[in-house]
Amino acid sequence: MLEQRILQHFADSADLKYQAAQVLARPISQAVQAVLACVTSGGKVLACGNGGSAADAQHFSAEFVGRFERERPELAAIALTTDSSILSAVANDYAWDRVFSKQVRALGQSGDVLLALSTSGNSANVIAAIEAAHEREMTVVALTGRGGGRIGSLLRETDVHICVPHERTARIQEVHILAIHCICDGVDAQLLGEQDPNP
Ligand SMILES: O=C(CO)[C@@H](O)[C@H](O)[C@H](O)[C@H](O)COP(=O)(O)O
Ligand SMILES: [Zn+2]
Repeated sequence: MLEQRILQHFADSADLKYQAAQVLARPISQAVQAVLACVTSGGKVLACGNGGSAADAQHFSAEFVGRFERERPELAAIALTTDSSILSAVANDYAWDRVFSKQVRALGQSGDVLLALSTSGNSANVIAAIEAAHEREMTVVALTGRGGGRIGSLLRETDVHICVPHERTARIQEVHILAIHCICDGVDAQLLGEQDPNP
């Protein structure tokens, strides 16, 4: 019974990944170009999301600042989910909705990228961060699901939308982390050449 449930999770996740590859290859490659143009011209990536997506934002930043699979120069990325003093002060003094947008206004500059993660596309603090990024003339790379929610209708033509075609949060998150690894690999391939790190 329990093993059957586990088998079903693996099967559903694998099916979605096969299906989503067709839809997402283009926006993921657009995300690679956007992020590469940003970091090679002195810009930085700010990343945000809630819960599992906060972990994804940090996972992405760790691979940019540290490394993904190959040695390369450090790339500028900051997760906006980690400074508990900023998060608690802004949530306490203003509202939880503003914990990311105030950091985007403080740190964001024209040419930077906001990596915005929300499986529903409806988290108010991520929406406010996107609005702040637009004010700062940043490009937004949004990772969403469930049709994109409110974030889908907020994005501009110059932004990138990686919208996982699924309704379930866990499945969407599993594709988000795959997309993040594809972005890291794509940036490395553009910077270092296409050699396979694990031949
Ligand atoms: O990881 C999970 C569920 O798999 C949760 O922590 C989940 O991320 C949280 O409920 C988030 O608050 C959901 O926000 P969002 O993806 O809709 O923006
Ligand atoms: Zn989760």
